[in-house]
Amino acid sequence: VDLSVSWLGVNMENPLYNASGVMCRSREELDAVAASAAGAVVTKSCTLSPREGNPEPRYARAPHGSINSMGLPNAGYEYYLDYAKNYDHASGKPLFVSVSGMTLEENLTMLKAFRDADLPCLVELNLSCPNLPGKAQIGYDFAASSHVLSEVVKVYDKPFGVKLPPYFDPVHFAEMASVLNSFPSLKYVTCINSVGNGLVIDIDSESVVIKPKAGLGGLGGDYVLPTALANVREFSRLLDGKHVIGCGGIKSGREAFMHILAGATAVQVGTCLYEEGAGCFARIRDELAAIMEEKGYRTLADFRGKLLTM
Ligand SMILES: C=Cc1c(C(=O)O)[nH]c(=O)[nH]c1=O
Repeated sequence: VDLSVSWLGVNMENPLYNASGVMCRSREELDAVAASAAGAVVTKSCTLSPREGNPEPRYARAPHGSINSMGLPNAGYEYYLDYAKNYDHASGKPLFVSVSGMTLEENLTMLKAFRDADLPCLVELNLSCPNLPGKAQIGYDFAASSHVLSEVVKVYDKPFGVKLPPYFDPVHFAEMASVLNSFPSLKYVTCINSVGNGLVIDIDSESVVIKPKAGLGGLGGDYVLPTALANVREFSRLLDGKHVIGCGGIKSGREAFMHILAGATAVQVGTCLYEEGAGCFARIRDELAAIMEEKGYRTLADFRGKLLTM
């Protein structure tokens, strides 16, 4: 079977890579993902200046996944720009850079810097960080999203993508798709970011499990798989000429298969990568290949987007 995928000028030997935020804050972590069986690498969302992030504990395993309120800890955009400048782009593993400025101005400054560096990496503009106290997720404000994207495309003339929060209402899918469809250079969306502001409770300690925001944090893992699949399928259906990258609940070849069946061009692994380590990529890759073998599919295109309805 052939697990390769070519899109937006990048060629991936398999459709798996890390979700932004997991194993991608330092160059050592990024190098570990690049050295693994992952087909690509994406950096931790960056801000103009380095950030410590929220007080710990700010990540916790939960019975069916994870909860996090990291608070956007990162080394600052120049660190990731430097990593991108020194990255071995000939390695065949594309590098994506996630950008998540605290303000629109910050985003524009960072995007101009990445534009001017003229690197082969692709930008994933994060419109969905749920863990900055007091800041709403841009992706839940359609007018704000449209304004941000209008300003972004004025300065960033290369193809780029956005990381979206999960939506839970067909009207919202349609509204956001309408906004996104008005930007031709916006070539892909990554669905989904964590399901924001969940609350995990430990009944033994009768306590929350993370410190920030009185225990509220973004959910990942099994909890979010059906929501992630719905967002992948709806945006695959509603967006014109754009790719959808699936993220949310992938821990084996089965969920990777589901995401691609729902329309995903490639898929990102978050919670499972955090818990298992970079060995998960080879495992999930082999499991996906076995499923394809069993079903008689030779390439991802043989089943991508072909989810049956009743
Ligand atoms: C960029 C901040 C994010 C964070 C974070 O740094 O708290 N966690 C998420 O689950 N998604 C994000 O987008």
